[in-house]
Amino acid sequence: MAQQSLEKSKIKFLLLEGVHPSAVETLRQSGYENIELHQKALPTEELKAAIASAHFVGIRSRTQLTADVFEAAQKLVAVGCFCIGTNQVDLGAATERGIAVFNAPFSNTRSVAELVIAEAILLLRGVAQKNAAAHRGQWQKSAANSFEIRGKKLGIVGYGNIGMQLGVIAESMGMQVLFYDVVNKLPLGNARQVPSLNQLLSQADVVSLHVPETASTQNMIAAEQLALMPAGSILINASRGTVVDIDALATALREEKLSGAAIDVFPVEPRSNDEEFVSPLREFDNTILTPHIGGSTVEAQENIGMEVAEKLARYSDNGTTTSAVNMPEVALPEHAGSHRLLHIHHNVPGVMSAINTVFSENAINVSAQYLQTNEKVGYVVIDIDADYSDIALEKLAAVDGTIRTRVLF
Ligand SMILES: NC(=O)C1=CN([C@@H]2O[C@H](COP(=O)(O)OP(=O)(O)OC[C@H]3O[C@@H](n4cnc5c(N)ncnc54)[C@H](O)[C@@H]3O)[C@@H](O)[C@H]2O)C=CC1
Ligand SMILES: O=C(O)CCC(=O)C(=O)O
Repeated sequence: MAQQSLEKSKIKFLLLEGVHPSAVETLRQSGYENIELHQKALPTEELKAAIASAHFVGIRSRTQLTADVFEAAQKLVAVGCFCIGTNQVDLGAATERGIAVFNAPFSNTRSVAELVIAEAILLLRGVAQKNAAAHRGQWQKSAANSFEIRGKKLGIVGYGNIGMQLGVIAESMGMQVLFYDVVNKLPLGNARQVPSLNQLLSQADVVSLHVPETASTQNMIAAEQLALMPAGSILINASRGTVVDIDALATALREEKLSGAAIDVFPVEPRSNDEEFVSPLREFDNTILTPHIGGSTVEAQENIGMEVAEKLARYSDNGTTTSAVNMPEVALPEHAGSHRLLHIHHNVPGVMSAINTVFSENAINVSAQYLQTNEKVGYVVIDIDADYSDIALEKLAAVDGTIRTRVLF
């Protein structure tokens, strides 16, 4: 596909799921006014209709961007995930179409870590069930099964940005921190990496999950893993709903194997605040259930809005892909005075040679060229004289292995 440069007023941004107004403000400051805003995720057919004319789409965790949706999005250049997780996007399908996907890798990290600490304190004190009882008129003043977090063992599964931040806060409150990760990580403070998930589960008083949604994390906490946890321990999941087998967790709570749980993410989540939340966990007073709000603070949402909108605007303005999750990363200078060709291709032998032949055979002077590749895709950016950009765009689109070409001026 070859795309001509468009005036900013013709470039359409479709922003869904109530992304923070800071995103709109940032886009406007960059000169983009054609912004369609929706407060909710759209049902599939409405999404397809709205995305058909969009060049950029902004989503949070609810909108599923499948291959089928991308098929309806013929003008789409990039996706902005106004969150950390990108599992809601079919990244393979996006890459095959040369659609860049951006996210905000740490703007809500602190918000998640703070929520988890709060939940660990509340659950160790039995506040969830005492609160529920008080709402029913019952007075449960007792110190039985009510503990400080000081001195307790926190087991963190997934020691990435959130896991590490959580570990630091937990230690400052006197907890002992253990973590399990598939990658060897530098432990912060006195945290200690353990070699297996089973070892972590069998030692921790509180287990908190901070892994991404992948094939390897699917139901990573099921009946077998819950059985390893010490009697009276606590499970917290603010990662993704697919990581915990919810029925197995319900059984462990019913059998009083665990003394409580805090769950922010669910295998199936309501599409909007108008839909009923259905879960087998609703019956348990000792379980804190939150509507996927780990990253939902004013601070996080404002920062995410600015960060992701800025990435989309920069990609639109000059082709910079810094921190794209599915494209080679190229940080580009401005290109005043020249036209800029962007070429996304399959990373196979011969493509660069064919691209360079386009310029040598047509006697087109190249003023700058930038190239980055990953294992699947190559991204080459070429600045040339304005007079030649039409012919170069046409020839580049015909190079074998081309996924997409675009010209910016
Ligand atoms: N509840 C909410 O609102 C939010 C949820 N999240 C979720 O939290 C997840 C984690 O976020 P970050 O810490 O920023 O991600 P990150 O990418 O910095 O860290 C993830 C860690 O998990 C590890 N990991 C991956 N697969 C694993 C496995 N099978 N076993 C053990 N460790 C494994 C990785 O090596 C990495 O260290 C996100 O992917 C997202 O799904 C993020 C923000 C808000
Ligand atoms: O706030 C949201 O919409 C989603 C937060 C989240 O799960 C993430 O950042 O991965």
